[in-house]
Amino acid sequence: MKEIKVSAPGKIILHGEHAVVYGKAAIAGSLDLRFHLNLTCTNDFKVALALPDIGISKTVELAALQSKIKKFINFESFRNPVAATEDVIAALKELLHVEPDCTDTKQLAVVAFLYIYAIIFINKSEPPSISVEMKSEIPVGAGLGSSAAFSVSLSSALLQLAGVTFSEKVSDDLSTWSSTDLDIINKYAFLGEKMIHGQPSGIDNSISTYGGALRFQKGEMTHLGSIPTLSVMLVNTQVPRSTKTLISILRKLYNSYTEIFEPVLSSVEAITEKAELTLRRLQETGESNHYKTLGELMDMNHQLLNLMGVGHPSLDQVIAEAKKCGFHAHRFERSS
Ligand SMILES: Nc1ncnc2c1ncn2[C@@H]1O[C@H](COP(=O)(O)OP(=O)(O)OP(=O)(O)O)[C@@H](O)[C@H]1O
Ligand SMILES: C[C@@](O)(CCO)CC(=O)[O-]
Ligand SMILES: [Mg+2]
Repeated sequence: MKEIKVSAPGKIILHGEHAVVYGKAAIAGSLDLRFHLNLTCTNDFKVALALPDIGISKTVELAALQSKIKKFINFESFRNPVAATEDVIAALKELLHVEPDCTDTKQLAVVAFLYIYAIIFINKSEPPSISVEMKSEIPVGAGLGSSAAFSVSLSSALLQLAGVTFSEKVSDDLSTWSSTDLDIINKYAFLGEKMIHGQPSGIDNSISTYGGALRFQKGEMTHLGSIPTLSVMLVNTQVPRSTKTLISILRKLYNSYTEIFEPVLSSVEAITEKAELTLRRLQETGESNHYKTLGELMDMNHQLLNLMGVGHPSLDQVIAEAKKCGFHAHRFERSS
């Protein structure tokens, strides 16, 4: 029985979170916390998905999937996957017995999975029967890119099954992809993120696809090659939230007070630029005064995120405690 195993990393955004949705620059790096996917080919004419971390398990008949959504699927080419329309999302929700106005991102994970399956396979004469299990080391809804790692894992596994992309063996238990194939995987993963976040910038799926540390702005990314190795302490407040909700909170504020929030977002970008420059200087000179600047930038970034409506008292508490020990921080973890 054919099996495919893939994994994808989570991410941490150092600066520019949320502002990046408005076209501002952000810098981020991948984490060694990963999302794991195990796909098995079956012969039962079904697509089965198990997501034990979020308590979801769904099986759909291939015939039902085809009859429900085939007419809505626009296919141009494998290289240019088309985003889901309202019609196809509605049809998938109906198939899954999910309310039409459901915004529960756990349910939307299944919608995203079936949509990506459908755009890859639905026009084939014999779409494959598969059973997929996905488990993650990345906490859900903690700001560490779990949704992106989910979308990257499922896109890479399904594209590999379809023979659209090919992984290359690096060692006995490790494979990788060419940059052309990574570009394709990233495009499909972005469509998955759209289902889960609503209006993502694309930074999370890009970091999870390409790894390393990136500067990202308006879909363009540059690898931050030579920056110093920094130890970052992640604190999980255990207060989960949905990024989709936070994005919409800021969107409402931005629409009501655009003249106030434009300069706020520009200030966030100025922090990102200054941090990038400081990291480079630190790498070149090793001078310790740059750590002080990085700390101050973290503090300012945190205050701006609070102003943007995406903070949480639990984060302020963590930051206050960290400060007592000389640490500076901003909200990698947030709550709705
Ligand atoms: N382990 C998992 N199993 C199944 N689905 C998951 C898992 N982790 C994340 N997801 C999907 O991602 C959603 C959470 O995504 P959300 O964007 O709100 O948080 P995040 O990606 O962890 O944080 P951020 O986007 O701020 O980095 C879940 O509701 C689910 O749809
Ligand atoms: C909050 C946000 O900036 C990052 C989510 O991890 C949203 C996005 O860029 O899509
Ligand atoms: Mg997410």
